[in-house]
Amino acid sequence: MKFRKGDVVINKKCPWHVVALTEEDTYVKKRKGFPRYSSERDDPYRSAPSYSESIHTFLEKIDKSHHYSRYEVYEIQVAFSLVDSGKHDEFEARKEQTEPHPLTKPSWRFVQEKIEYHRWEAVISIVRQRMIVVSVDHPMMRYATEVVPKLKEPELLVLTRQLPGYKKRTSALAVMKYLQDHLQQQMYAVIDPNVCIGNYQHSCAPNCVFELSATNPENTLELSLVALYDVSDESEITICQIEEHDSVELRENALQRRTGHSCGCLRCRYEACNWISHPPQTNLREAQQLGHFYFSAVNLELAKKMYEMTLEQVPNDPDLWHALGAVYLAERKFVQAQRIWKKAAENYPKECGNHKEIRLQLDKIASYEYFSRSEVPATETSHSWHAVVNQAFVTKEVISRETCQQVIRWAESGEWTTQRHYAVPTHDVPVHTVPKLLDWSKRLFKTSIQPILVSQFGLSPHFYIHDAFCVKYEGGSFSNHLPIHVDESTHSFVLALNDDYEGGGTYFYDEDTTVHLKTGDLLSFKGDSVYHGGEVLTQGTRYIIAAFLYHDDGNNESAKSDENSCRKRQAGDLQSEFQKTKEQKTSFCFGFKG
Ligand SMILES: O=C(O)CCC(=O)C(=O)O
Ligand SMILES: [Fe+2]
Repeated sequence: MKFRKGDVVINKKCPWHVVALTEEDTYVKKRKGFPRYSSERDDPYRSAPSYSESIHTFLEKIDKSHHYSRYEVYEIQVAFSLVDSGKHDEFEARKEQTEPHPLTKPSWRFVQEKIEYHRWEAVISIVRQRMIVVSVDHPMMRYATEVVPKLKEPELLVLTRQLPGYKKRTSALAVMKYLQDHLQQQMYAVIDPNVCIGNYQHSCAPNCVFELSATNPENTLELSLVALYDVSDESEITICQIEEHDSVELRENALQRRTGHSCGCLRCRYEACNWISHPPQTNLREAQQLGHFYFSAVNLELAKKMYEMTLEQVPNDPDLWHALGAVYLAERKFVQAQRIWKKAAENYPKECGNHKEIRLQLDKIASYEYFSRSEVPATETSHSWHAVVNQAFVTKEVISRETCQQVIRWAESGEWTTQRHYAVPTHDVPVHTVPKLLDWSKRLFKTSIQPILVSQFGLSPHFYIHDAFCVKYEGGSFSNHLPIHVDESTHSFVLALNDDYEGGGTYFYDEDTTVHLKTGDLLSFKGDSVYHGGEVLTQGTRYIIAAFLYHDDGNNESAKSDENSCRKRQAGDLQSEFQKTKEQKTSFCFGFKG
């Protein structure tokens, strides 16, 4: 294997100072399909005129224009020629001497602005072809017009300035927020990595991606090439040189303009005619990768198609079986996902039965006794509950204080792990690994929690526990909070096992509200459509049971009603879980694991 998923293939430090990007931001942008430019007009890869062409056109334009007086045109031309021939002193002197003409009254300020604006346009068009640009409105134009023409071998340029009120958050998100708040202007970032790092083959479903960061002590820009998937010895490194979210036609045009060539990648071939014959053996990896690409772009139908097609050729590939099940789970088809994993293990016990992720799913199925239970689920509850925020409910005193104490003791006897989240190592014990905890949880779920959920969400009693943990937050330690995220579940619950601590609670992002539970209280909410997090614990220890459920009665009613909001979030929301970064890189895991 040439590279493993998540490996940094190349890392390059660029000498340019000041960057308004953090690793998290760029990662989020990449994952969430952040539009790096908003329209064709801003397309960095359109063919831009050369600098002198732009200036020439501009001068011609103003010459013919009725918007400028002769005097202004003359001054602009002089100013350009002085600046262009490097006669900055003369330019400055002329600026000082020139008085507004008594008839036309143009001021130098006006002329200067015109020059800067149009120079900027010209400059940016070159820069766009060669560099990264983060532009923040007018103040940067001056900087760019001064700096860019002096660059001998421009590699990379990032422009920004300290934003008032955002001093502590000089991140791309902060810049964008600033622009939204104050300037109502779109920020764009343009990257031409080929110029920066070398030439890589293009693919519209690439196996590597560029990431930007400026988190080193010097605050200089770092550009890394990161493997999105395992790259085998025979495979080429590929990157996407155009906007990968565009349609096949737009991508083709963009690539033609950029390189003069057509794209022959499997994705383009597939999307051009909506069909490819079964991939020959040599293309299997490409097809598999295309499946992963569609999956991460939340195009679940195409992901499924690609995996199924590839499985016909290599029916014993455990990663493919696991991925196929994961697509069903992403569609909230819990039962079908489990069926896929079970079938894989039954048909290919040697390959799939021992696959780590499939094994884990099978262990949970066995522990929670799914698909073998015949009893009729309870639907009536005597508990009363109230809504705390949109789609979240609190039910008081679902279990007694004594039971909570017992549950903590059982959990403490289990094996605590920090594996659940990669970037934020919470401390937790998987419920299904501690027999007494499991038995108690199953009973409580069947008799109390399921009926509560049925009445709160107005759904049939087909809830399945996908994952459940006893979680321990400790004040002052690394595991004192959980950043904002959505869960891998349709519904989640938090059961409070104690309340003798300070801080803590479940934070709901949309309402900016923290819900504090008393010992034995239950909080339930829509897991994958409500942004939430664990508030920072300032003192003591907080124990909860956190469980991640799927509602699946075969009709996928809950899935249908929420599908759009859920997908939209997955595809385009910038505020999403930044801690996913490492998780996504290191395992084949498609959601925030609870
Ligand atoms: O700490 C909390 O209340 C929230 C826990 C949570 O969201 C999770 O474990 O996924
Ligand atoms: Fe959560």
